[in-house]
Amino acid sequence: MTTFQIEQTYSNYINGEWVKATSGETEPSINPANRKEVVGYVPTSGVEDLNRAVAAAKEAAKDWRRLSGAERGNYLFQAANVLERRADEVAEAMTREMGKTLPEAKGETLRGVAILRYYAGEGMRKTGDVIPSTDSEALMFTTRVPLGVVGVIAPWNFPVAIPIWKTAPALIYGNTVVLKPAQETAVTAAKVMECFEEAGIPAGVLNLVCGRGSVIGSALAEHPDVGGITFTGSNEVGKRVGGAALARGAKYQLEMGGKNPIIIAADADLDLAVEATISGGLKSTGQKCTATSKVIIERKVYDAFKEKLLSQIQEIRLGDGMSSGSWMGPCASEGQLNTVLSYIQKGQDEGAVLLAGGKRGDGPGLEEGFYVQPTVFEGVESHMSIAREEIFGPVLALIAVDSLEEAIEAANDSDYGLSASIYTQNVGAMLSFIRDMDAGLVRINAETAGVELQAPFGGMKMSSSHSREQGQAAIEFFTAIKTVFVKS
Ligand SMILES: NC(=O)c1ccc[n+]([C@@H]2O[C@H](COP(=O)([O-])OP(=O)(O)OC[C@H]3O[C@@H](n4cnc5c(N)ncnc54)[C@H](O)[C@@H]3O)[C@@H](O)[C@H]2O)c1
Ligand SMILES: O=CCCC(=O)C(=O)O
Repeated sequence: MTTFQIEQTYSNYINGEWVKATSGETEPSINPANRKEVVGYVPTSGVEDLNRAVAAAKEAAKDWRRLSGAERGNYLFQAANVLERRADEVAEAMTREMGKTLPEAKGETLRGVAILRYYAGEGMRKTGDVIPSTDSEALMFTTRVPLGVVGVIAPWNFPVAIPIWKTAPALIYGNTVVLKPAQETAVTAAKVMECFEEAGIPAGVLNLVCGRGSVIGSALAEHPDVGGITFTGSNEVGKRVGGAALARGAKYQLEMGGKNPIIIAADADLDLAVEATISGGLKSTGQKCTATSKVIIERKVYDAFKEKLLSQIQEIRLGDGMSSGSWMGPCASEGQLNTVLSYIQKGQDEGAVLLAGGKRGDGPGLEEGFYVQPTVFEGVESHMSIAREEIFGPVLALIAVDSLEEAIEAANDSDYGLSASIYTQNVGAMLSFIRDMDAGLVRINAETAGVELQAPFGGMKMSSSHSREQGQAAIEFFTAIKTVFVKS
């Protein structure tokens, strides 16, 4: 039985205390499945609130960095235990705030628990190497030092996993953190912060400031006392964040958009390929950076694949993510719904052929939500907007090709390079795909979505600033290497 209460008012978490925005202003976080429901009221903070959080983090950094990795890790283990205990409540907040189904939200929350435990363990692992000096009487080794205060700017689509996969490594490697969540999922962020508070994280080590990205996010990116900025979000915003950090010589990490292809080879298991296309492209209402959007099919199996795909898509049930009968929830906001509908219109205007969906979701129980039908186009040309631009919604573009070489060429015909899949039984085709596909995550006989916390994750081309998150790759961003030479 969940204890989640709607319409509560939430605060910022600064220096170990829950405090309202200086202005006292709040704004409602709306349930995308029912626009009449206010999930909670969240602070609309100002720069003065952000500055207070950075000052608290800077002060706390002095002692936090002096703890051992194991000591810092104990706080993360505790936070994981609290989050696990409160997983149902946090998952419900997520579903109500951004619409993904409750099972997906619960899975993501438990993924956050696993990430916390992974990085808690990192506190006991080596962080440097002994390197032989040419001076036989000297000792030379490397060590790593934290960046100081790290700014975390997170999107709304994975409101638990992404803030945690940034915050946990930042903390374990000795940094303190100011988290700026997406305003659309600020209630969920506050619930996660409550778990850290209950775990006893020292005051100032981890801070939460809620507000508009153009105010709080930009101030965080520009703040002279913030040593590193880790951003996940759109390319438009990422460029601004990276530019602001670069201008003041701060370290920055940007993970951004995707336009992810799946290739269906002539020898693919079509039932599995259809399942992966639907799951990868439409789960979370297509609102994953790794979501499938281009479906590239060898012509020999095009008609058979298309028939299976359309038949399965007809079975998809739209509905409130809190309802066990719903397979696909609403778009996360009215703005997101309008963006998706505008791309669907653009696809038709540019000559693509609409095979399924294409309209706002309607019917009993959908009236007050931001629903869109799962949508499939065919006859999609590489110059079309729906083939080139990130839609971030449940829209699939079918493209027919005559060979594997043509398929990989079509898959690479993109400014993005985040995730890509191929369905084939042919080892040679697999190896060619692994070698020639320009994407940070390439998956064989698996959907394009599905990031594992222990492996490096990040994009190529315009999808990333080319560092990697997660796994042991995270240490490269959240620390600086010092080479030490010692002579008696
Ligand atoms: N590559 C990845 O790992 C990954 C993961 C999830 C989402 N994404 C991308 O994120 C996008 C969807 O998320 P979104 O709509 O929250 O993105 P967004 O860029 O609109 O917002 C991301 C974050 O930036 C903040 N922000 C907004 N304007 C800002 C500014 N001027 N300065 C600083 N911060 C600002 C927002 O408040 C939010 O917290 C999609 O493009 C998706 O592909 C990428
Ligand atoms: O939205 C980007 C993150 C994708 C992800 O975590 C997944 O595919 O599992």
